[in-house]
Amino acid sequence: MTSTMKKSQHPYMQTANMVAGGAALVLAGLALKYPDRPAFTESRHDIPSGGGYPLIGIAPSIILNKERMHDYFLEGFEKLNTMTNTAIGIGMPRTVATIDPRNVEHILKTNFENYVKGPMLNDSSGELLGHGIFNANGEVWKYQRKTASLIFNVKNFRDHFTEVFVRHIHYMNEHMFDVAADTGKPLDFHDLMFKFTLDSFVELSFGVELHALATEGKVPFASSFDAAQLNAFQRFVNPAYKLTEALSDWFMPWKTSITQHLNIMDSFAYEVIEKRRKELAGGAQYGDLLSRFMAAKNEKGELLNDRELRDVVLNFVIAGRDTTAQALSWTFYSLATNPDVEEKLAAEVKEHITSEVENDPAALYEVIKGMKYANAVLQEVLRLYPSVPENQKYALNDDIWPDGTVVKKNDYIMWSPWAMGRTAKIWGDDAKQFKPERWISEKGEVLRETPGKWPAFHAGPRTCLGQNLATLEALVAIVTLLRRYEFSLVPGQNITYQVSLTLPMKDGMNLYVKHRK
Ligand code: HEM
Repeated sequence: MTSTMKKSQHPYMQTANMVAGGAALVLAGLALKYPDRPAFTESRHDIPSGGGYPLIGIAPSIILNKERMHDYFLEGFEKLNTMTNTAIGIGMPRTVATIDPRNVEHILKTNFENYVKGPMLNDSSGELLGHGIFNANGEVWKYQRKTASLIFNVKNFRDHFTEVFVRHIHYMNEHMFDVAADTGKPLDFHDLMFKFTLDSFVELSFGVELHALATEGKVPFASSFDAAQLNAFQRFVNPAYKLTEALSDWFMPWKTSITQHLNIMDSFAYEVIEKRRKELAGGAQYGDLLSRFMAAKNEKGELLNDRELRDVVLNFVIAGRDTTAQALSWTFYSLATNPDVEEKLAAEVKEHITSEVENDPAALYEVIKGMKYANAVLQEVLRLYPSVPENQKYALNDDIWPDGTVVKKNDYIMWSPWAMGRTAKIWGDDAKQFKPERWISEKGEVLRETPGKWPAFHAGPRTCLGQNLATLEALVAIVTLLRRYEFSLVPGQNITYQVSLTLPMKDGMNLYVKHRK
């Protein structure tokens, strides 16, 4: 070979170099044109933005902050000193986010028709939620809302639900709390609350005795449920989820795949439905949630098939189990870290809850409604620890929000109950402090806030159907447990949230229990 031949490149290499050079030039050009956002996306300089990287937008920040997402959103508003901002990342849609109560009320109530559950929710959680109420829009949503609302009446609350809650609490007292108090061994309160709300909810909604409280460790159905929900949230922040999930299945075949988790949950739901069909065929009569849906007609005027009933069962378990269990866990965390509040609440409990009241569900139901400090404590917990910490909808048409922000058709819009509860702009300089007193008026009445300012239970036509049920369940648990026990945190724990669709504690919460004197 001559030296000239050695130096000159193979023709293919020359072409490859030219292509690479051209691509680099195009990329550099695109990066100049799109310095803070993905290529070919619109600039929205009319709305404050924390910026982003050329061609990838905010994707890296989202990935870096995915374990502390709620605080990351709060910091975004605080850094920009604004209540509305916007961001976009590669593989993620344009999102306009707000914590302005006027905007939130506008989205959820005033212009409700314009904001729907969008394709992104369906993509990330369609397998889990199916066409259930959380995922549905229009007529599919309407018939489910109407059917479910039939069970939330005063008679059910007073005569049935309260009794179910008290019975399960008494079971926990006898088998868990008394044992922990007598032996001095700590217990995982968070795990216990999930079992309490699960057992109570499946009993009062589907007539099933699951015995989660009597089961050592986690019930398989519940583990799969947690995994599927976590996965659904992770899909929100991981545009490449199809690839990463496939790789995980491929390289870690020993790990339970999301399909396996879904199968476990489906089996649970189908068993519940089959059991009920058999009971009904044998002449049994029920007036609970499941029987209402079995007698209902869907949006096409037909009775629901098993797949639709499966969606009902799973959506309602999410609604009825997690949110309330989390609210209870954060309540006992807040009490353990604010002894003065606990003392005040315990005094109110002592004044109102006698053994006679506790053992008479109708009386307990009435007494709890009048316990002002207990109600204020729960509202304060949900201000700082909203069970649905972030929420999102999809704009069907252009709109202008009360603060002047222009929202465009196909934009995703987001509001953050977590950030709203912690911003001084809404709650004043002590926003981050736990102070139930802020909910008590000068006349000693419990203050109610507009749902735009305190959207813990959503607002407008899609307001939480279970608000009264959840409030009752949480207060029954709080007052009956505080009446008997004193709780304290096992030292050395880092109690924090796990980023998910709701607000679970990342590593649970171990508490010591003492009999209250
Ligand atoms: C502390 C406890 C609870 C909190 C903080 C809470 C909060 C919420 C929130 C924020 C939403 C709106 C979610 C969305 O964007 O779709 C919602 C919806 C809903 N909640 Fe609750 N919830 C709680 C407990 C319950 C319970 C115990 C039930 C029992 C049935 C329930 C039933 C529902 C239903 C059916 C919806 C969907 C309403 C609709 O889309 O029309 N929730 N809840």
